[in-house]
Amino acid sequence: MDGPETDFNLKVVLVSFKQCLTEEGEVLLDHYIASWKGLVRFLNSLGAVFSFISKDVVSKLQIMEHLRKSPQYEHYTSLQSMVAYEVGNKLVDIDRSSRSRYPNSGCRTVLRLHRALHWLRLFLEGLRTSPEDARTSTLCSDAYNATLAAYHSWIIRQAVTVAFCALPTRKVFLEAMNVGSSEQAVEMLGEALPFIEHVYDISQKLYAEHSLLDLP
Ligand SMILES: CCCCCCCC/C=C\CCCCCCCC(=O)N[C@@H](COP(=O)(O)O)[C@H](O)/C=C/CCCCCCCCCCCCC
Repeated sequence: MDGPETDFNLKVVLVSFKQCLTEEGEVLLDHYIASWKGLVRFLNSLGAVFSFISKDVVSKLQIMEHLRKSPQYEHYTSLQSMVAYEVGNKLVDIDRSSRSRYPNSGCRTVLRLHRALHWLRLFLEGLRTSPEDARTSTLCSDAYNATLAAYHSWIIRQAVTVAFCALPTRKVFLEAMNVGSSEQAVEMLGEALPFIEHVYDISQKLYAEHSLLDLP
């Protein structure tokens, strides 16, 4: 894990989720995208074995950036305005039976990231609360099985399982966050996790209210 990719502080990335939220509880998409970009940097620092995962995230972030630069960009300011615009104008493929007309809708794309945020939330909580000798591969796969696995094909689940074996130990992982000792990293996770949880909970409620949690 050498090189310029480690030259940043994960606290900045995790706390950046705080900036996604306005006082009114809107989730700002520019900040949401920026937070994910920070996570991708960290993922890339873990090694090439994770590149198939980061490529998928990057492609989803590119879809969102494209929407933010499109003539309709104003509708993509927040998660709430995006849902209102796309649902209101029938720009989302709601079920598998309908022909796939909007494979790159913002609602569908953010849903994939939102599910991944659920994985991240559980993984970080596991990392924070586990004993020193806990295996990161187990923490990671427990979080994965409780969240993303249900949405992935057999082949992806196998590839992910192999990648988890390449994760560093819990101590190395915590130190790779560049926030000091592993104890300080655990403390930082306790401070930063509520921001991620807040963004996740608001997004989950919004998607549930519009029956968008199962978009194909
Ligand atoms: C202190 C610890 C900090 C940890 C920070 C880790 C950085 C996390 C960065 C990214 C997390 C993974 C995001 C995964 C997004 C997956 C989105 C998805 O579900 N895509 C699938 C469906 O998309 P569509 O086909 O419907 O468009 C796609 O099929 C998946 C492709 C690639 C595999 C995704 C595997 C996800 C594994 C999650 C665990 C990541 C382990 C990272 C290790 C730290």
